[in-house]
Amino acid sequence: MLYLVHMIVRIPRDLPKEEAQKIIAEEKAYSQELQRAGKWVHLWRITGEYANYSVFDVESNDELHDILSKLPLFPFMKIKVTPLAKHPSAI
Ligand SMILES: O=C(O)C[C@H]1C=CC(=O)O1
Repeated sequence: MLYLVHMIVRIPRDLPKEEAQKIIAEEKAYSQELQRAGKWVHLWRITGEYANYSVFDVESNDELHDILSKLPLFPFMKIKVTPLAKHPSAI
């Protein structure tokens, strides 16, 4: 099942720089593990924003929720999930 996910990152200014850098590195590693597993199939930066559009290919809403809630940056992100369905004109 495919999902379009919009992530807006909002790291608090008062979070110590070293801690923020550690979380960002953990997030990168986790995201690349999911990309290699074929679950995080698109990851694009939104130009001019600390945000992304992603596409996930997973088995269920529950699996996606589990993946997203385990993101190290999850506490510092605003996330919107849009389920995707086949378009009748798609070739
Ligand atoms: O930078 C972001 O868009 C947030 C998050 C998504 C992947 C990653 O490495 O960080």
